[in-house]
Amino acid sequence: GNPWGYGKQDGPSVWHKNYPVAEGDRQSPIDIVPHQASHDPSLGPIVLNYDKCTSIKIANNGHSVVVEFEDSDDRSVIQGGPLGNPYRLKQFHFHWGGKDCHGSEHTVAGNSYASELHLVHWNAVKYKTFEEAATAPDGLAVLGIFLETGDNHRWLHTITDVLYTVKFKGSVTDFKGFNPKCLLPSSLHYWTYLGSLTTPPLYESVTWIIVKDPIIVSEKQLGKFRTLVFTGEEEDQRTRMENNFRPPQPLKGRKVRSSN
Ligand SMILES: C[C@H](CNC(=O)c1ccc(S(N)(=O)=O)cc1)Cn1ccc2ccccc21
Ligand SMILES: [Zn+2]
Repeated sequence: GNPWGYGKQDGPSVWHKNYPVAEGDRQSPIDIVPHQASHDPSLGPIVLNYDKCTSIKIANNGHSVVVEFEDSDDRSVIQGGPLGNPYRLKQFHFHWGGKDCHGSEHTVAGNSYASELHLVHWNAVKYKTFEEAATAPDGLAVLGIFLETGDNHRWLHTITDVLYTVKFKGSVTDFKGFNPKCLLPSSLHYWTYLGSLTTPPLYESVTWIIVKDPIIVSEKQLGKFRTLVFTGEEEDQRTRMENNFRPPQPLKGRKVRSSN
């Protein structure tokens, strides 16, 4: 069976039983309160070098839909901002809500967005593998982008058009040549803080960089994410994949910094 999920029996409120770090001092997501964030003029801009980026495949891992990248060299990296060196793009995935309720993980002054995109990078300068970096306090950097409903997003269809091929947990499809730069808002002003993976094993290894401006996607495009299911093709009950988000966690004295 599932070691963890988002249901009543296996959801975020019971994760601490198998993953005690769930009650740790640098857990994610958090509620970001803009006026309490400290503006740090030393925080430079985020720089994304995704031009030679190479997506390989898209998969349903039973928790989200994930686009994986070739990460055997530094062809797609994020640097600058709070980061001491370049971090290599490994994958991106989404978290979203049900039909009318919101589904972002981070919230802003208590408000949540319809969905949140996570671009996951790892510190290949200091660590040999993603798995090793995932357990180190400076191992990962995740760029978070909020999704708000409104007009159609002109590039998101590249992903939503293939979601039917990864409906079930464990399904994988070739997905080459997608550059996620097309999913970013024009301004990359951000908040940053030290946190964790938002799903088990909840390792406290993430430098979070949350972009302030959301991208706009249509309700129709978002609805296609909800045609995915948490369950495998062989399982009898089909549980629609939605509300796959962890609620905000205690700040525990952490500082949130803001770029200009
Ligand atoms: C961490 C890794 C599985 N999890 C993730 O890669 C991951 C990435 C990003 C997020 S988020 N939503 O915060 O952006 C969450 C999870 C596998 N893995 C590697 C070693 C390892 C050991 C035990 C269990 C799983 C293990
Ligand atoms: Zn995530």
